[in-house]
Amino acid sequence: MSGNTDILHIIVNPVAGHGKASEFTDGTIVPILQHLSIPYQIHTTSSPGNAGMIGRNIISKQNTNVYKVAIVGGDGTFHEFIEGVNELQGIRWEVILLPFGTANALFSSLFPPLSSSENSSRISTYQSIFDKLPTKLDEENQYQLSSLLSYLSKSSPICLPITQTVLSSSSANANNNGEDNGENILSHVVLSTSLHASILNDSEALRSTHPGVERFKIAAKQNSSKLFHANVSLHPSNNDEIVEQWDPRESKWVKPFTSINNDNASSPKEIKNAININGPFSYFLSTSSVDRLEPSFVISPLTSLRQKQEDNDNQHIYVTIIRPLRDPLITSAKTEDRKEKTSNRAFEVIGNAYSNGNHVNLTYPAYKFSKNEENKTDDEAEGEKYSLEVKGEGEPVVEVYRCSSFEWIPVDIADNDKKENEGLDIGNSNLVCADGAIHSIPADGTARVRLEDRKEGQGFYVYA
Ligand SMILES: Nc1ncnc2c1ncn2[C@@H]1O[C@H](COP(=O)(O)OP(=O)(O)OP(=O)(O)O)[C@@H](O)[C@H]1O
Repeated sequence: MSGNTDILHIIVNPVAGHGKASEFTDGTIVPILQHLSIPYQIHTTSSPGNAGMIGRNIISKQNTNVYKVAIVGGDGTFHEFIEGVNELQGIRWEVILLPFGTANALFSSLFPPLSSSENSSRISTYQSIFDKLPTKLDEENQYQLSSLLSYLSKSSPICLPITQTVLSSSSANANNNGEDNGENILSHVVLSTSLHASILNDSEALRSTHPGVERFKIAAKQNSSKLFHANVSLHPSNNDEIVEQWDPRESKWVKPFTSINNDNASSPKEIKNAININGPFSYFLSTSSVDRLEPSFVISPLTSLRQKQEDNDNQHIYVTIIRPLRDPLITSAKTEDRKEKTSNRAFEVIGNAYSNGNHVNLTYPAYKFSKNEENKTDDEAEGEKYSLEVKGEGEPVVEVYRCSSFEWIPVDIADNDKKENEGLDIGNSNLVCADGAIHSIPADGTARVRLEDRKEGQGFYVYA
């Protein structure tokens, strides 16, 4: 093997996002690198999955353990790159992100959009680099270059946790070495089930009839009143730790308080300090890297890779859950009204993610409702009675946990209390979304999700 170990490999996905990655690479990135005499090589992806192949080829041509790679594309391009090279041991990938996909969840989490004045003050850090460039960059270009600028200014890149998910049938739980058999999935952005996974699944089916973004709205409407039946167990990293829950009223991580269920029946292996959470769920999403899935949709506001770096914090999986049958508005609704109320509530709560992640601050009214309350008043009075508060005295609507691994076990509806489900449809709780791709848990199977173990200094690091 030979080659310049300092070479920057630029992986360009020409079809990601609005198809502008090649133009930006040639017109902006290349002149900067040439001006600063940084050696580079451009690799353009030719088909789905090709980014991983490019990664493997890079290794075969260079004699080093540290590789510098720029991804000009979206989360999907980086995901495919990770899938392609993740099994290769002993390598450190230092990655520059150039946000040329559609959602750019990881980039926008590392570089949340700022106001114009905030942006100017942040960019001023890099003024000396801009001064050296052949052409003047506009504000948007400067923002898109944030990760490259971090690299050029010799910052230390941040470790990116990778999540491993095994989808196994009950008969294939573990092989002789105690390892999971089954489909093995990697993700670096999101691992979800329930509403989020169903929206992605159904929107794909709608692509031919509704090519624009409206297909996501249609798919959301189709799934927002569904119940997803599963049992979940969340696990801490070791016996000395506990799973924690975010309490918005105290603004701190505390012992779990909305899921008091110590019967270990739903957890196949009895794990010390595991927390069991029984469904049904409407929303279930986990991430260990992003606070947002697109620039303004801050669905997991407590997740921060930058914070972890500063606090020397252990890596966690952050889990965001909505269980509609905890909601007095829904449990007290007449059967014929439940669908509409459940759907409206889901949009109301999840919609608050667009207000800088305010959904995690919503609380139920503190008044204790009885499930079969008969003295219904008119709609207006009822609306007021059940209206949500922000950091009020009641329990949080959205349950946010942090753990080290978890299991999602779909449950047959026949095993559940049918009365509670009355008026609501049953969703497909076997669907799993990993970084946007949909997978299915085999019948009677389980999804086991955990953070990948990594030797210090190896794996994926991103410039932030
Ligand atoms: N030359 C190519 N032709 C067709 N598809 C390609 C090619 N190169 C890569 N792809 C596919 O393009 C897909 C989309 O890329 P990517 O996910 O980066 O962009 P996006 O979906 O627009 O953004 P995001 O994931 O941030 O929402 C990738 O999943 C990959 O499979």
